[in-house]
Amino acid sequence: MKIAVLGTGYVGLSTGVCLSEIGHHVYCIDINEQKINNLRNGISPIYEPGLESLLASNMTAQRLQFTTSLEEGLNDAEIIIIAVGTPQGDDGAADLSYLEQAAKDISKYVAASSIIVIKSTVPVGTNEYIQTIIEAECGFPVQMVSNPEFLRQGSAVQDTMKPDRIILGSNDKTAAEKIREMYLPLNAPIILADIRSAEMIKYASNAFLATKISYINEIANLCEVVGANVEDVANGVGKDKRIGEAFLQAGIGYGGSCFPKDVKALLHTASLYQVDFSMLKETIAINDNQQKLLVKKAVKRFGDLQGKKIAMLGLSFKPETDDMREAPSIKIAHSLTQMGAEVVAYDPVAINNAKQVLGDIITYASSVYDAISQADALMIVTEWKEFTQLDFASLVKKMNHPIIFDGRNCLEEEQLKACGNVEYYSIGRPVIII
Ligand SMILES: NC(=O)c1ccc[n+]([C@@H]2O[C@H](COP(=O)([O-])OP(=O)(O)OC[C@H]3O[C@@H](n4cnc5c(N)ncnc54)[C@H](O)[C@@H]3O)[C@@H](O)[C@H]2O)c1
Ligand SMILES: O=c1ccn([C@@H]2O[C@H](COP(=O)(O)OP(=O)(O)O[C@H]3O[C@H](CO)[C@@H](O)[C@H](O)[C@H]3O)[C@@H](O)[C@H]2O)c(=O)[nH]1
Repeated sequence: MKIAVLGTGYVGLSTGVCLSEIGHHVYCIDINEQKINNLRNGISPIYEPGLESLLASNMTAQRLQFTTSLEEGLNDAEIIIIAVGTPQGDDGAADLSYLEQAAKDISKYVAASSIIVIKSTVPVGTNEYIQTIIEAECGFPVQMVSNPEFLRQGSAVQDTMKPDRIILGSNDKTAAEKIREMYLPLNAPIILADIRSAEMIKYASNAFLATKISYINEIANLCEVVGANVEDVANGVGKDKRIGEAFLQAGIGYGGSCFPKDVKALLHTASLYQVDFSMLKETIAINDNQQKLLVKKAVKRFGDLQGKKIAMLGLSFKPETDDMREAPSIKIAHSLTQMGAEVVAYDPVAINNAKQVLGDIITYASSVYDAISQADALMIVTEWKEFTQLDFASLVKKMNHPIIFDGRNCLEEEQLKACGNVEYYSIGRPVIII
């Protein structure tokens, strides 16, 4: 099939590349010329494992092309997938301005036979609203399918190639059937729904997962005061198949481009309809509190952070991504520096993006060893695998004080015992002082 994808961000690019991998002819379109120029040279604008090699092989096979021209990209397109950003607006609602612009842009080139798919995360009613914009501009009826995306950053290719489910929402059976055909090579479960239910499935999923994280984090805080260990608790709780083991990792809270904004957008939708979804307010409040925990623990330990050198390991909101959107590291870095601490941070891939957000309020190290040298404390903010595999016994010897604050509970007792002399504070687990 001939497919056009609007937006070459985390979702649009992963979608475009994977659809070409399963044999479709894909044109990826973006308004950002630099991104498109890089992509034409086989350079991915984002760090996403496995993406660049699929990009290269599908470009070579001439199934994947990039352009900034809608005329070129939409020419003959049977399916137009919109994957532009829907960031958080000032009032918590999803900002639909990119989507509205994209709708107006494509109206000039859309054919009566093409199917328009909204993959961006959008509040209930948005597909119908966008349809009215397009139809008003192009002057004929168009077919819409809501197809929310569930990929996770850091495993976008794997999640796109092997999704748990594909949701297709449409009031037009023929259009939904065509999109089902597009996805058939993935051999994934496909759920057909009406267009509003499909939109709601996305928010209900993200809000549930965010709430599961806040729930285990609140349990972790209780574990700390009653002397239990949240890792053992989560393990025991998660073995119940009705609950499940995933998303019970306690820590310094959720970040990223999705959970924070999507929980707020769902809350905003509820308030528009006078529904008091108070549980989501707690999900947010617990998460805000969780992001402050490492700094609170450091203040409790040191009393005063003025002049303390803190080595920060990890800047991105989660491992295997360079994305800094709503990363807990941002609030932590601001709090520490406002209290007079010197922060030296290391991240395997997110330093360039972090510089755009944090500027020179912190220093960026080129290795873990540079960051940790002469540090008064170490804070683990993102659980990159390479951090968990470090030789902590020799690392702590380079520090002024062998004190570790682990915001992701990623170190094991055995690793700490090997250090000989260490103080270890984590989330919802007993303090270890050796
Ligand atoms: N990031 C994720 O993991 C993820 C997962 C599932 C769903 N989503 C949702 O998917 C959507 C996209 O998210 P993202 O993280 O990929 O965004 P992003 O910010 O990484 O990328 C958006 C891209 O759209 C481009 N764009 C903006 N207006 C355009 C236009 N008129 N025409 C063509 N291109 C245009 C931008 O230049 C940018 O490259 C959002 O609604 C998001 O909530 C994101
Ligand atoms: O047990 C857990 C799991 C995750 N997190 C944190 O939660 C955030 C989000 O993690 P994750 O869900 O793995 O990454 P995202 O790429 O943000 O993916 C989420 O958001 C996407 C955008 O909507 C959805 O498509 C995905 O299904 C959904 O998992 C990160 O800060 C994680 O550190 C925890 O604290 N504990």
